Amino acid sequence: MNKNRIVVENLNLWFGKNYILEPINLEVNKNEIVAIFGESGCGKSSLLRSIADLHTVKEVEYTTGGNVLINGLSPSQAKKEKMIGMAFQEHTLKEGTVRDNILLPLNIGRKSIVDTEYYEKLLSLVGLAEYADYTIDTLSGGMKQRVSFARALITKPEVLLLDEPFSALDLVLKTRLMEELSAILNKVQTPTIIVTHTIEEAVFLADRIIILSSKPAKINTEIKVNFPKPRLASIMNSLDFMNTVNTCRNLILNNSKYENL
Ligand SMILES: Nc1ncnc2c1ncn2[C@@H]1O[C@H](COP(=O)(O)OP(=O)(O)OP(=O)(O)O)[C@@H](O)[C@H]1O
Repeated sequence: MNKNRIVVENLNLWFGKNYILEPINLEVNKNEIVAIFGESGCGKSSLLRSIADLHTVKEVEYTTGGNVLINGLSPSQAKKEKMIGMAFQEHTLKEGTVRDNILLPLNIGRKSIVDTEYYEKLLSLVGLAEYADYTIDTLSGGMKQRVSFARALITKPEVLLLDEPFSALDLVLKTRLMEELSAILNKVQTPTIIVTHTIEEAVFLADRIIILSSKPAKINTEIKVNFPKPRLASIMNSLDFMNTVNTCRNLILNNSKYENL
């Protein structure tokens, strides 16, 4: 019953006395892509990190309440089972080659058989077919981001969490990857949460766009996006697409804590 589903129930979070997340309730089902929008510092990455069980004891003492279930499992169990694919903005790549980094999630645990064909497909999808043997320190920021992206998909995860996955990419590559991501996700039907600051990215990829309030974050508004999937870049020229982008922009600005926008 809980297969391919992210369930967030009354999740709240403090870092010390800093109240970050008001109780958040969210469900992302099979084949659903949810984009999260909100002002800088409102708590988007913290929400994603809570879902991915990425808060560590090294951080300021944190307190969390509520519940997160990934296919019916707690985030730490789901992480152990390699159910979660993640690409976060800070890359967190290790020393070594592009290949080492992409294959890293496969090195331990049950999903240890490398599907060479899938690996090579991913590598060329992210435009790094020629760079498998390059070491990470020789790559540009955008190339590192693409390595993170391929690494997130290598385990064929059951849920996908992406934190600004396209922010360092040029327009052509970003458009190509967005189209490819839309096609891949439509095929594998992995429930996905994407944090982004770019409205066009959210409207292009998402079935629902959630706008968070400023900190402490709570869900302010939700917008449904009904374009058929998989989506092609040409939809960005349509009047419907532009109208949806404008609706989102106005909602975001109206929800902003800043005056005179
Ligand atoms: N490890 C941490 N320890 C203490 N406070 C933290 C930690 N991580 C984030 N915070 C605080 O939590 C709040 C939310 O940060 P978060 O990174 O989740 O925001 P965000 O919405 O993702 O921002 P941006 O859009 O700028 O990336 C900020 O006030 C930040 O200072």
